[in-house]
Amino acid sequence: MDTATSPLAQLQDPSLLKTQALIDGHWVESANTVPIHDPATGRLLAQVPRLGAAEAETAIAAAERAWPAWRALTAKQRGGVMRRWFELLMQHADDLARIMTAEQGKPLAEAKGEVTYGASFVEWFAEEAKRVYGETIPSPDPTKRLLVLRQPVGVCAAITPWNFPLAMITRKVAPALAAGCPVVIKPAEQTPLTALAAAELAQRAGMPPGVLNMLTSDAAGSVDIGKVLCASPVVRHLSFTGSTEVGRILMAQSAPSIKKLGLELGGNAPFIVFDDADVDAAVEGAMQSKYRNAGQTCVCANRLYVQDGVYETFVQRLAERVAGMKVGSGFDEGVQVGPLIDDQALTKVQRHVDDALAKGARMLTGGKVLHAGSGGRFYAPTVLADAHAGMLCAREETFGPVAPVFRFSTEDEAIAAANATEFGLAGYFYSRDVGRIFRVGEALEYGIVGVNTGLISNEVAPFGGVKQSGLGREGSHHGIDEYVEMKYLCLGAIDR
Ligand SMILES: NC(=O)c1ccc[n+]([C@@H]2O[C@H](COP(=O)([O-])OP(=O)(O)OC[C@H]3O[C@@H](n4cnc5c(N)ncnc54)[C@H](O)[C@@H]3O)[C@@H](O)[C@H]2O)c1
Ligand SMILES: O=C[C@H](O)CS(=O)(=O)O
Repeated sequence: MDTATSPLAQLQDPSLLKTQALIDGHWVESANTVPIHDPATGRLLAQVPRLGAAEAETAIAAAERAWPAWRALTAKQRGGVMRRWFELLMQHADDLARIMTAEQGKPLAEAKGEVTYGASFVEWFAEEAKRVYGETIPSPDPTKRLLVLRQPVGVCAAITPWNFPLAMITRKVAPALAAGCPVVIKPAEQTPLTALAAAELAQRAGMPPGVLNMLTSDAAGSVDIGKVLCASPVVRHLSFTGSTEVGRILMAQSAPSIKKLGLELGGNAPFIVFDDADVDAAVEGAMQSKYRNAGQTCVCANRLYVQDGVYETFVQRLAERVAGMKVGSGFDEGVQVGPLIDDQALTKVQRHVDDALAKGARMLTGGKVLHAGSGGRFYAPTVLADAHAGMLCAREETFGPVAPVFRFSTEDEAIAAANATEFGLAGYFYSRDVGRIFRVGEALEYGIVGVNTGLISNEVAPFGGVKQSGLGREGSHHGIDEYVEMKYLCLGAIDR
């Protein structure tokens, strides 16, 4: 690594650049390592341990040993450790954002926003820890008293994606810790540095050894680690965020051990603009939803449906705004769209654009690789008009800065098109007709629906999908339910 020019050479606290894994409170090296590259330049940033099945077993055993003491703490005591972790995440937000932009590529301002978003789950569940209430139930038998206890489920595992290197971890780990569960985390092979820095801050906050474990590896090692996490009867809950394809694999691997699952999977979000919409607001919302993180979010608008009466106005205004977006390194002033994560992502985006054009789409702006030779994977923000259902971009999650715009005539046609997918994570629509807002909001088959907004994510609302976009909800007061078990206590012989 060329330390002089590395973006990580400017950390305020260089000790946050951790290049070891964390098991049982110890930082762990390994003979084999995984190179971490900057997607904007292709340059090597750091190396992290390539761990596998053996280390996964060690981490599970450490978590199991740590569980009794962690669950024995009061909710307030656990919440206190989490509150200190939240405060340290916010105190070191600039360094965490710099590490995130270096390894994931998103613009620094977006990375800073993700740190705040990710830390908000720690803050939220530090408080929710104190609200895991039980129940007393009026007994039909006067000699009995009926109670319901809610207790921590046990050792939890988390496997997370590269596109939100901090928030996808804290959205799982915070409720687990709050409920009294120790965790074993396997971050994405592309973006472990942000995760390891967060783990270091958890250590500084007083997280006891074995309560939070972080395993790093490459793609093949992740498969081996996943098999151990899925198969272990000690792991009572597995939470995964990533592609639906991998979600299916983990679900099948977990079946023999009958463990609770949290799955936050792929999406294919429709973004519908009706004739009665505020078109400028809809353009702004499309910009926010489509091009955030260079289009690499699970809730990005993937298919834009615009009603006949405003179609040309919308596509022209959107294309004009998109053409003015600045593309480049996330560290460069004013950059709005950073690099895609890897060459495979770039190839998929170009394939979707080429397929759409070959099938009759009209290119309004973009549609090409930028800064070729820079070592980065930059793609021009793109708007395609005249898209139709026969195109790949209608069926697959593009996961890049490409907006295909479909035309529709009636409300029923828009709803049918929007729901014609196996996915059901997020959907959006713009209308100022209150009756339509209720009709369409209720008819869309998605876990999350944004109405007159393109930004829907926060720590207080339940986040999750239906159909093949996943199982369960993260965030909100529902988020902790995943990590507790209900126990029915039947007390007899009260009359003796
Ligand atoms: N629903 C959500 O909240 C959400 C959030 C972010 C990303 N995603 C989805 O994730 C996808 C992009 O992220 P990605 O490319 O990192 O997804 P991915 O599924 O390829 O990888 C996600 C994680 O799973 C691990 N993994 C991959 N194969 C595995 C296996 N066989 N066993 C164990 N672990 C395995 C990876 O190492 C990584 O840590 C998109 O489909 C996106 O929609 C969904
Ligand atoms: O990519 C998936 C994330 O969940 C997106 S968000 O930041 O939560 O909106």
